[in-house]
Amino acid sequence: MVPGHEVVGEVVEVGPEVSKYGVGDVVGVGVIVGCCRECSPCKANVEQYCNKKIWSYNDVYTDGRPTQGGFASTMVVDQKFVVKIPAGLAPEQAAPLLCAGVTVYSPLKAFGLTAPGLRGGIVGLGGVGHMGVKVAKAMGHHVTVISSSSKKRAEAMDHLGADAYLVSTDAAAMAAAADSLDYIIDTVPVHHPLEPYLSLLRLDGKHVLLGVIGEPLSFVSPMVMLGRKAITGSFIGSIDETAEVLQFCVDKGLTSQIEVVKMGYVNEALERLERNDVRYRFVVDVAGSNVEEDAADAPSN
Ligand SMILES: NC(=O)C1=CN([C@@H]2O[C@H](COP(=O)(O)OP(=O)(O)OC[C@H]3O[C@@H](n4cnc5c(N)ncnc54)[C@H](OP(=O)(O)O)[C@@H]3O)[C@@H](O)[C@H]2O)C=CC1
Ligand SMILES: O=C/C=C/c1ccc(O)c(O)c1
Repeated sequence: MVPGHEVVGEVVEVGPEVSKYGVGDVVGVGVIVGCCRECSPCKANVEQYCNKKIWSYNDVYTDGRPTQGGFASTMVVDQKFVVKIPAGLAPEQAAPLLCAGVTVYSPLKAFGLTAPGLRGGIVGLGGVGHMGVKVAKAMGHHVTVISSSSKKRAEAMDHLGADAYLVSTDAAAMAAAADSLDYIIDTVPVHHPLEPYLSLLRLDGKHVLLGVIGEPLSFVSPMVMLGRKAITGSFIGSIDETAEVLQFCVDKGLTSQIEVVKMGYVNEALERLERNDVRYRFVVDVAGSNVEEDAADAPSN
């Protein structure tokens, strides 16, 4: 298996009622492993918005057992929450698409932002943001990366294929780009002022918040009234959209930029994540790790 908290691996056993998968299939499991199946989001196949959803990590099943997350060597999961990894997609490539990939793909679809020629902004060039650039470019959009520093300019423009790059604190450059974007995908995980970004949106522009921020964000109402702009949010994507984004990436030849590590490197990987020092996702090769050996080598503090 090659998981983060998203898991990709081979089916080793199926129960008698499993119809969609067989032993040996390469499949993925994302952030959600349970939902009520009765509420309106469930009935509309957007089960990620079910109030009774069960997360694949740090959560409990309805019987109180803990969910196992992506670092387990095997997991038992309902076929509803499993997607087939299409031919042509390597397991380590598929893993980040089950979260970062679908997290950017879903709002672009849900808010009607898939037409070629649209102009989009991606705020924050991290795990989610870099997939934002790739997916939006593959849809034929003009993509501007809006970053907190100029450090990622070359990688954004030369490697990821962005069309423009703005440093959010460069007031002159931000002013020059006013009223130019149809949407902004905002992945910043900390408090930040929204108004400089709202100014970049044109009439009916949409600011989609994806970052998890535990404090209130603020803006004055004319910032959205003048231009009929919308501030909204989005949470991962449905199982159907996950299958779609996997196929989209195969069709468009998209790959995520990843660093594959073994279990013994997890603590260092977490420290590097905190330092904003990964391009752009770690994928942990659990099956290829010798967990006992790694545990014996780990510092005992
Ligand atoms: N809505 C959803 O369903 C999902 C939400 N998330 C959330 O999205 C957010 C982004 O996730 P992910 O892309 O993996 O995170 P990363 O840490 O990989 O990227 C976040 C990026 O935000 C920018 N940034 C600006 N200021 C800060 C700061 N003070 N500290 C850290 N980053 C900063 C950086 O880009 P730069 O250097 O360009 O400024 C950074 O690379 C998180 O809050 C995560 O929990 C993740 C998955 C799904
Ligand atoms: O509150 C919403 C959290 C969403 C989320 C989903 C997946 C993921 O990897 C996150 O970091 C945040």
